[in-house]
Amino acid sequence: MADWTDCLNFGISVAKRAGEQKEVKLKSSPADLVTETDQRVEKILISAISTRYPQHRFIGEESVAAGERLQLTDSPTWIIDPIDGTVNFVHRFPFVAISIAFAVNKQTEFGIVYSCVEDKLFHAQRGRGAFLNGEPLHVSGQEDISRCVVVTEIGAERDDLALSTLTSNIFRLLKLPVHGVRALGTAAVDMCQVAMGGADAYYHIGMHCWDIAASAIIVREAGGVVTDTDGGWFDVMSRRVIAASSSAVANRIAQVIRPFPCRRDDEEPLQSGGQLTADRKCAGPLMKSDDTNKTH
Ligand SMILES: O=P(O)(O)O[C@H]1[C@H](O)[C@@H](O)[C@H](O)[C@@H](O)[C@@H]1O
Ligand SMILES: [Mg+2]
Ligand SMILES: [Mg+2]
Repeated sequence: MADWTDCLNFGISVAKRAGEQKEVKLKSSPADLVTETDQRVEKILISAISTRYPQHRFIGEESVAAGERLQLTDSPTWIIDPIDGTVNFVHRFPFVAISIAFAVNKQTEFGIVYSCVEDKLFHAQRGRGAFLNGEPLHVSGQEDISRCVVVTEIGAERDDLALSTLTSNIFRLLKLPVHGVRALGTAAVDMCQVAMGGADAYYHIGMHCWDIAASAIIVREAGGVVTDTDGGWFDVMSRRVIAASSSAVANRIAQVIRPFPCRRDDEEPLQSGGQLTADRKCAGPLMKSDDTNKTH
């Protein structure tokens, strides 16, 4: 088995360096400001990593937003979210992370999530455990859904189907009941909460590979379970994820939540007026036929 520890250590050092980027250029609107910062951090990361590993490939949120093709091949690939929690960043809500995963042959070898404001560095390497600031991490191991804190995200979708599915899924979980439902505004940190036992599960439909790839391996290496939202095999490109403290909790959440249509990350972007757009919104094929059988 190849040893990617050198890449992991380099990834950790660039994530910490990029997280020190404090200077914020004032622009005309919060959206401009944050876009500039996101792009700057992604450039810092990709330029440092590609100088050291010129053969490696990248999937970066901002590069994809700028029109770059999103394609996960067998080549060593860094999957980067330069700022996970952009809305938090704008509003100074204190959960903002840099998320970096590294995949070879489409398998994640390691993940790094640097929660910058908290100064918490989560990392995990396949088969070698998960760590927070160097200390081993473990999920809670909780198996009883009625004793769980469950994390999800509100996400960016605002169409009626997405919103009604999202709210009814929260309703269903609260009625089970669970102890609580939380949303921190960054999927990467949400999932790291599961890895460290602060929460017992996370689920969402609609996040992108750069939001969840790093934290998925961190949860698994902390002893947790990562599945599709139907309880099946997790595919990092599918935008559907449950991360849980145990199979029992993952399966229970899969039974309860209803899915809604979501374009895969590796699907060709929509055509708009004859031009490719970077639009990867949740819209498209109808729900699966068994959706109506989900528990209320
Ligand atoms: O901040 P970004 O990287 O755009 O990712 C966030 C996503 O856009 C939001 O919709 C979610 O609610 C956050 O949890 C993501 O992490
Ligand atoms: Mg993100
Ligand atoms: Mg981002």
